[in-house]
Amino acid sequence: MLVAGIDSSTQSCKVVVRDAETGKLVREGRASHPDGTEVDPAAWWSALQEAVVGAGGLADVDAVAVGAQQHGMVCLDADGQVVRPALLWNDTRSAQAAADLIAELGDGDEEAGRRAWAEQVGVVPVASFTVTKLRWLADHEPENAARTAAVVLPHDWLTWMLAGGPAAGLDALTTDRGDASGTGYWNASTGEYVERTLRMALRRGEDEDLPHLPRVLGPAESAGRGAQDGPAPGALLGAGTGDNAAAAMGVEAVPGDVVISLGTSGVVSGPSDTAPVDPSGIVAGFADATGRQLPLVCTLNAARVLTATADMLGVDVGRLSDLALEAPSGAGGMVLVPYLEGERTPDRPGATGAVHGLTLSTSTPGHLARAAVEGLLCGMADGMDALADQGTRVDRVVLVGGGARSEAVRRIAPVVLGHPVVVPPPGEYVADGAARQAAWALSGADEPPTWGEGARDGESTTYDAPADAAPGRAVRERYAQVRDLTDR
Ligand SMILES: Nc1ncnc2c1ncn2[C@@H]1O[C@H](COP(=O)(O)OP(=O)(O)O)[C@@H](O)[C@H]1O
Ligand SMILES: O=C(CO)[C@@H](O)[C@H](O)COP(=O)(O)O
Repeated sequence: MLVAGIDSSTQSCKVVVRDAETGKLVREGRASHPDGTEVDPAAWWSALQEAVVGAGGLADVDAVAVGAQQHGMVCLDADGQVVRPALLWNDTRSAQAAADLIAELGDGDEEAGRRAWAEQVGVVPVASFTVTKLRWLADHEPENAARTAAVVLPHDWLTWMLAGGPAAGLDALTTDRGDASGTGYWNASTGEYVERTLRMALRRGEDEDLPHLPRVLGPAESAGRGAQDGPAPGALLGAGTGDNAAAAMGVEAVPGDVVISLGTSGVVSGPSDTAPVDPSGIVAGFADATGRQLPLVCTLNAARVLTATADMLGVDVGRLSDLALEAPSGAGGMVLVPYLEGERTPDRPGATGAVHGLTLSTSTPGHLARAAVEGLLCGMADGMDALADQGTRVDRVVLVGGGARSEAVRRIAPVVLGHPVVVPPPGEYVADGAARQAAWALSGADEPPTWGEGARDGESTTYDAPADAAPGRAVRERYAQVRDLTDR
């Protein structure tokens, strides 16, 4: 039997078809997404269909699941039509809405508000979360807010489109624990929607209607069958999930593994049996796709820090990597603070990037390349510390995402992170995780299938932490000296 996994991520859509039992890759396809932080979901749907064609179609596939970028606000009207383009996780226009929602839940006391959000929904609002985008909609586009009959996330919408979309009706909309936990109106500890925060976001009184929310499926539950005239005719639809929960599923992470994903976003997450409550908002209390918790730290700036630096230097990312590895550890005191798109962790939506420590001797392409890689990794190391402070065990780091293809990132990561780093062979781990989830739904078993290293095209490489931790500590200390000198 065959299963397919789909990763509808920020920059592209990837499809893998795998053997349900062994996990062996059979075929794959991909297509690009448009740039921008506001995207018409129709573009995801057409990219999905193009990627499916590239993967040789899904007519012979028994089950499919979709992993996708988290938090994006997809509003549907009563007929199931999209009300306006989706606001993505990296759209910062709702930063003020986030601050307002914190103050309102705390009755004007910011600290009390932060604690209340962390306790009630596991996250403290930042512009990324769906709840803040809904507040922005209510304030800036009240007609669109009034027309919104259902609110869903990218993976929910794509799963529903596979099931027939508007023809299936709004009641057929589903989501899963992983993605629901990133909305700001669902609690990963209780497994329940929190009407109060949704009502607050939309400024609706107790007697006013709220939009329909998708049914939250359990990890191995099915969302139905693919529509006969759609790209996955008759296939069992797995619950699907957010891309980070899917990545954890794809690398078969267990407690003790911390997954660092360097895609458009930089993410540090680790499966755990306890849900964090972090009023600072640094660690988000998300759920995973297996029934556990997935405490997570996410930045807005990751792989694009490398591509932007390569562009500045007029080289490709391969040459950037060589340059970084030729330069000295610590880049002679040069630090690149990577807040190129504003930042979410720390919460500085208006920040810009900065280069500190520019001297005659550091004014070389190599120093800048090294500073870019180290700055990116220092942000991840800060995230890992925050995760550990919230009780997540860190035995080893598993590095995935497009940025993990950089040799410089792979070799410098254990120095800065102070832990051994396992890099699985290059692959599409979000799509793989979705495929594994589809195989689980198909099997009806209590646990997901174990595919293991044998299913991968190549072996993992372990990059050991250096015996001498001092150089890594020095890089982080220097970064900490200048990290807060940026605008906000
Ligand atoms: N060898 C490489 N070195 C550095 N960055 C890379 C490399 N290969 C791909 N990337 C970058 O990785 C990003 C895509 O990674 P991916 O994990 O697919 O992102 P997303 O899931 O956000 O769409 C792109 O910004 C791309 O430029
Ligand atoms: O907002 C988050 C997680 O909270 C991001 O991780 C998005 O889920 C987008 O992921 P990528 O496209 O960068 O993989």
